[in-house]
Amino acid sequence: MRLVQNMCTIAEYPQAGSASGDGCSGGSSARPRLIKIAVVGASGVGKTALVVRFLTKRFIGDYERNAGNLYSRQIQIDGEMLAIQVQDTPGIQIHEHGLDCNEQLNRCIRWADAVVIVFSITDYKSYELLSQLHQQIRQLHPGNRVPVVVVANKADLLHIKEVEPQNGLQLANMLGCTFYEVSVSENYNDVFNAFHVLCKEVSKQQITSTPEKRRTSLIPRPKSPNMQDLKRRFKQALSAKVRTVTSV
Ligand SMILES: Nc1nc2c(ncn2[C@@H]2O[C@H](COP(=O)(O)OP(=O)(O)OP(=O)(O)O)[C@@H](O)[C@H]2O)c(=O)[nH]1
Repeated sequence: MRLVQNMCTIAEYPQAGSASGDGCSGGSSARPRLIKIAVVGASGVGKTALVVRFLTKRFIGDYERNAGNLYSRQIQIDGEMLAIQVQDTPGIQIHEHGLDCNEQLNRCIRWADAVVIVFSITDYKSYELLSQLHQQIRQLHPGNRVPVVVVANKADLLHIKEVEPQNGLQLANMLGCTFYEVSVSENYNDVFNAFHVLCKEVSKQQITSTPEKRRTSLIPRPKSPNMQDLKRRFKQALSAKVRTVTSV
């Protein structure tokens, strides 16, 4: 794991393909493709724990309230090394009038290629935020279906659950999102799978929308010249010239 920058400097982080190095390109001269993921959700649902678990495999119980850190890691997916950036975002405050999405959060969502929405099964209010957050993501990415994964965290705390995992699954399905129920504290594999699936989806989207692919799909291939037609036109041109010469 490497802490890259805090949120206000996202734009300064070198993009894949840029000349300057970030020191984590795994020894290969070609820069790996970059995938940017934002992790959003209510306060205390385990966003930081989730991100740190994914990046380090470790569960660390206590964090300061998060101001929004950007982390990076490289992972191999289908044989290709990818540079993953994960933006941990400050917990969303829930107000009576609804969602309070500040500009910082909106900037993170706009920046991202994919989003993880986290809620806790021990906190009904965090579950209620799901639809609003999903709507916000769609609004900030008009015309572009950024992949979204819904993560129901704290599955180890079933005795104090306020949300049935089944409800989370149903809602995620309705919104067209992949759903994972995880316990960040107890299970690394589920956490890894959630990020892995998301990275795969983004990767697929990026590959199918590379400039080369777009160009080849937009510009029709030139037809090979029709030799018969060329000969005919050449003959026509010649005979016209002969006619002109003989008439002089
Ligand atoms: N039992 C249990 N506790 C968890 C789990 N994941 C996180 N926690 C705890 O939940 C608390 C909040 O975790 P954070 O990762 O700080 O939550 P956050 O969403 O980043 O919170 P904000 O920074 O306020 O937005 C911490 O005490 C974690 O130890 C889990 O899977 N099970």
